[in-house]
Amino acid sequence: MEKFFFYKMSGCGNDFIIIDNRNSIVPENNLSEFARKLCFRRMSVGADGLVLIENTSRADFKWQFYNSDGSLAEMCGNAARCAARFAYINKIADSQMSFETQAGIIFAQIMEQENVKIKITDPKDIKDKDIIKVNNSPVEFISLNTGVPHVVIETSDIKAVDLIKMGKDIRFHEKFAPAGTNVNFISRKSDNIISIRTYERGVENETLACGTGCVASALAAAKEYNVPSPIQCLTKSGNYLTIYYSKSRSDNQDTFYNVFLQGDARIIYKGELNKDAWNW
Ligand SMILES: N[C@@H](CCC[C@H](N)C(=O)O)C(=O)O
Repeated sequence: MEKFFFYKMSGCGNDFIIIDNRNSIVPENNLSEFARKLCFRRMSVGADGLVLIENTSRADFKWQFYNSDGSLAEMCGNAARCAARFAYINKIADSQMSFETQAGIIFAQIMEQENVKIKITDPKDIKDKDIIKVNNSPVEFISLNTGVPHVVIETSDIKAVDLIKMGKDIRFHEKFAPAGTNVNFISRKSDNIISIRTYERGVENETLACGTGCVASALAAAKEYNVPSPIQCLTKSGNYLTIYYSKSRSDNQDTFYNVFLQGDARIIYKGELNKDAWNW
């Protein structure tokens, strides 16, 4: 099959190509290279990631999520909302659905207009504040996994951060090898609003939003300052994501559960892919 349809979607400015591959219409075996070529801006469609929808007996559908560098990632919060809306519009699932990711089963609910609310897998590897040396300066951070690994660093002036340099230095820091990590800088704007900027693993750049990064940052604020649920994250795109959570504490350990991420899942366009889009 030389031509097939795809959707270009955006979750809070994090943009994705979504293909219904349940009938294996993608005519390539090297899906990592296929993803990298399709996501390459100006040479092809261009996106932060590619979602391939597949069949499974464990949920309404399964997905493979590829970052724009072609790496597979266990989860992607913004793409998860987009995949849920794609599945609903294309009658792959009802307005309440579940789908299988490498991080586990995600539950999703289509809300009013283009809003989608997802229940993410329980956060794990939640560590207390730690310090690493970056360019001989101490950087204090909290690390946790919200489907993919994240570090959260608080700063007084988020606009002043050299995000690409600091992001790269921390993303590849030996402390987080070999998987690496996503890097989030946050500033508290009010009691329950945080501003966030993210250097994203696998995009290897700052993105306009990172859903799992907003969840990680909100839970870090909840852990450090007891910020009550729900927490609003103001992303680089200027749009907000809302995080809902429940928290319990035992043996000096915080446990988060019933963690939800809500935000937009916009359809930019439905397109038809020619082989030139990836065969270059
Ligand atoms: N932007 C995503 C995160 C996607 C995965 C990340 N790039 C990684 O490889 O860890 C989100 O919205 O969560």
